[in-house]
Amino acid sequence: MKKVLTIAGSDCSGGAGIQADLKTMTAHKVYGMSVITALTAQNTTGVYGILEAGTEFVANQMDCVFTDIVPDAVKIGMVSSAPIIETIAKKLTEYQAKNIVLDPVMVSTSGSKLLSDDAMDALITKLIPLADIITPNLPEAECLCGFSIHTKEEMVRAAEAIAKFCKAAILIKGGHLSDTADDLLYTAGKTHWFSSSRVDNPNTHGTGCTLSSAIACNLAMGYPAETSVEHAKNYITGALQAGLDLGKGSGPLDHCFDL
Ligand SMILES: Nc1ncnc2c1ncn2[C@@H]1O[C@H](COP(=O)(O)OP(=O)(O)O)[C@@H](O)[C@H]1O
Ligand SMILES: Cc1ncc(COP(=O)(O)OP(=O)(O)O)c(N)n1
Repeated sequence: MKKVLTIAGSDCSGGAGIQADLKTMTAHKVYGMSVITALTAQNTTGVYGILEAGTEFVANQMDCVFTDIVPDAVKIGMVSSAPIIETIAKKLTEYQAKNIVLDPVMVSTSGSKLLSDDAMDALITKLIPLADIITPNLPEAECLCGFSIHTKEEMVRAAEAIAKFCKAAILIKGGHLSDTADDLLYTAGKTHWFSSSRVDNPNTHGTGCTLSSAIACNLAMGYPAETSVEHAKNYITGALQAGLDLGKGSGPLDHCFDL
């Protein structure tokens, strides 16, 4: 069985973060493991509290995983602060982790900050260089490239700008576009679109977490980056189309729609 590790924050309501990642891994029939960077108190209506893990405890969790059940791929989500980022980067380098998918989580869709202001520099200089694929949504891509993005042409320009300091493949997610849900994969100067019409479902809590985990699962199974993104896009579309409707706000996906 392939093994996949998520390094991310916990979402007690089960729709995003560690919980979404582990459900996605189970749905892909891989063995899921977790290193928790922070506990969040959140639900479908918003984020109401964040309790960061200490850096020593993050390092302790990483040692426990990598010295025992070595992951075939790693997904990184909410990393919270510069010291946690530095700890994760040090351990990933020490253990020569492979197939790293970095979802540069900055702000939840409900508007809460999940990355401290002073952590952006550490994210760019310490974590991005270790990643094989990064998966920013439109607001995150805007932070990385420094200009606003409204169209598919601007998504391409943003990928070109980010590629100047990022060697990894860049997947700019189009979930925040108004009429389509087209994602752009930019690798070594080549563009590849993964297009779908928008699923008419307001319950999109955790779509980014789920997509990046699904990509990590596919990389662990040995698929190349482009095929991994294609499979993950099909999975997220299916999980949205299943039409689960839970909670009072933007609810979670049906991660196990295909089981
Ligand atoms: N309404 C929708 N219909 C179809 N696909 C969607 C929809 N909303 C998001 N997606 C897809 O979900 C994935 C996550 O995208 P996005 O929502 O932009 O990320 P994030 O959760 O990080 O903001 C992308 O593949 C995107 O195209
Ligand atoms: C613990 C935790 N991590 C990440 C997120 C953000 O999830 P994401 O899938 O990027 O998008 P939204 O759920 O905010 O639409 C989170 N909320 N919590």
